[in-house]
Amino acid sequence: MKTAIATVSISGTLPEKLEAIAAAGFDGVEIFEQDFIAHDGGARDVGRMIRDHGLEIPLFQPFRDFECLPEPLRSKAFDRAKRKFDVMQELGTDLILICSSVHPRSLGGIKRAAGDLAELGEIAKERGIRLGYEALAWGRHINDHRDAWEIVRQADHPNVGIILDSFHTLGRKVDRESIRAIPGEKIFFVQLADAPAIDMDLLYWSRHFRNMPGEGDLEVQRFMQAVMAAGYSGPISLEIFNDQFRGSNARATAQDGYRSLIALMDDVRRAEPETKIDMPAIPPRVRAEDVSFVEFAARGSEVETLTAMLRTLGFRNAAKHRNKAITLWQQGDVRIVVNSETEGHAAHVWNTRGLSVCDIGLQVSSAHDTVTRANALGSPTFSQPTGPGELAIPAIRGLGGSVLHFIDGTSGLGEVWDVEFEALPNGKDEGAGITHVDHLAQTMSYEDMLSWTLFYSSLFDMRKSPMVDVIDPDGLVRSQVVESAAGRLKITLNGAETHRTLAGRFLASTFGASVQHIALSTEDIFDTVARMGGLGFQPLPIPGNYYDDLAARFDMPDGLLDKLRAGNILYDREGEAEFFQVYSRAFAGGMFFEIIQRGPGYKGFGGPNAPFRIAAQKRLGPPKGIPQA
Ligand SMILES: O=C(O)c1ccc(O)c(O)c1
Ligand SMILES: [Mg+2]
Repeated sequence: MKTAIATVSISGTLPEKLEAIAAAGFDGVEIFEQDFIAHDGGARDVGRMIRDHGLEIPLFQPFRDFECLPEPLRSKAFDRAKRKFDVMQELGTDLILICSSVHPRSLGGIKRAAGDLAELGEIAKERGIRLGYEALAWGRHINDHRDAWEIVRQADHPNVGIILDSFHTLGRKVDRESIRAIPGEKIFFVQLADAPAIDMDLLYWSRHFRNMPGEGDLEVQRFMQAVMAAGYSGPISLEIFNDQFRGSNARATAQDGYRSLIALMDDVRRAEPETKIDMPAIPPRVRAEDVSFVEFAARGSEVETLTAMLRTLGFRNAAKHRNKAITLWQQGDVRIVVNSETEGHAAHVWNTRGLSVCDIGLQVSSAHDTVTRANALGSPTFSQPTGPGELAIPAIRGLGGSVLHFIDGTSGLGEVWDVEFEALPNGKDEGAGITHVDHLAQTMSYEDMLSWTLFYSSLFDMRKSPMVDVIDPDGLVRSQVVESAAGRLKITLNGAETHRTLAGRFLASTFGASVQHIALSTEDIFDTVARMGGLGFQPLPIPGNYYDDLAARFDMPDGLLDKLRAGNILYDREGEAEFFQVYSRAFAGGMFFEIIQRGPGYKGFGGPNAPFRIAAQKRLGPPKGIPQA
């Protein structure tokens, strides 16, 4: 299977685009004509530059407004095509995309279009060039791949075929199953794009909002199943017009594209096993079961700040590393690792971000399969030297330099706490009743949200929730949940658009740290809050107005409101399912903890409370005790 991506999908100059596309692992690149024209260098040089990157050019595009013109426009269109054939020959590519005409003078008619394509096909044939005809969803006469196929069928020329583009078919809700009836060898090329479900003008939607397969809401997988079932064996290419991608990091966009394409084709192969897809076998999406540990990088007085906070939450210092400056803090199934090493990954993170989460350990069904799948999707293995008696725990580089470790129940990796750590006598005290990690909240720049969602949902068996808006007094934060289908791993992704929001301030003061808060579960929040109070825990103060409003919104049992108010506990309800949450005050660059009690059946995250929580956090001002960046 050959993979490709259109130059239009990536930001930068042509050389920058090619660099990023080659580095991400693609086999080829569709040359979008504008990118070629804007480049200062001839077609021969561009062709050479592309091949020097190890890339092929499976397609040159687009050629517009060709078919069904009256004379003298018709002859002019043929002349224009011949000039483009010259360029293609110098570039070293044999396939041109002709998109259906939007020309106001185009006469239309299947027969006329077929005649024009057959005639141009004959000219192209002499020069070893092939024509691929694509129905634009907004074409003047042709806007449906079934009509485009009828034209190609009637043109009946070996050098004329159809080009399918998932956006035009799915965006217009054309029956994708009709693709199965097209002979595979007449499909000359396939372009893929997803898009979020937004009701808007097709052209505007296509030119600004396309995204990578799996990032949007179109049924790209079903489309591709039909294409493969038709017997298609050519390149699979991404053609993503997206305003955000045009302005973001070229390498990151190309990597997302590659990840989405491999994950998609793996899904297609599983869903349609009788189709032939020539790509190496990879393990299926891995079951992510739980958070195994969260590791902080901390030094000097920060260690005291962090561990003092952990103590007030009921954690005990359960163990220390046998060879390294690393301690383990535990309560229930929650493990917090505090790493003060001056070398290695934690030290590197501390140098750039200060006190922050440097590593997440996930409990998965198979650590080996997770790394294998991640590698196939373009995430490299992470390793650092292990000392005597230390286990090499499988790990990968996530996004933005992050590191994820994987622990499973079968490979002996779960023993790491006994093997590498020495238990400390100080502790089997009772703690505060915290049982496990409910969720991790990652903060990121809004433009990185699609990348992170794709990262989790392509590697793990996780589903994404719709994106919701969270109101900060100084701006909007977008929030989306990725959640394991089986198991209890939940991650909330929060995208900040301005540095004035609480999330944005955290990003700025930590130079892009990721985990901003850790939500911990208890089965009895009132008991937990009482016990934490005894340990010196200071909750985030919630104003009286909030509780007055609760009384108006919900029918509350006697006495509950007073207990909530006394504990600074926030409340929510979905149907009959109740939800309670209490927040710590912020520490370091704006990190905090949250304690949650989920009543049976409550699926949310206390979203309605978020604006009041954020306002309360901002009222307290920046955290004390840690120097601010
Ligand atoms: O938006 C366009 O004009 C355009 C051009 C070429 C394509 O392949 C396409 O899908 C859209
Ligand atoms: Mg297209």
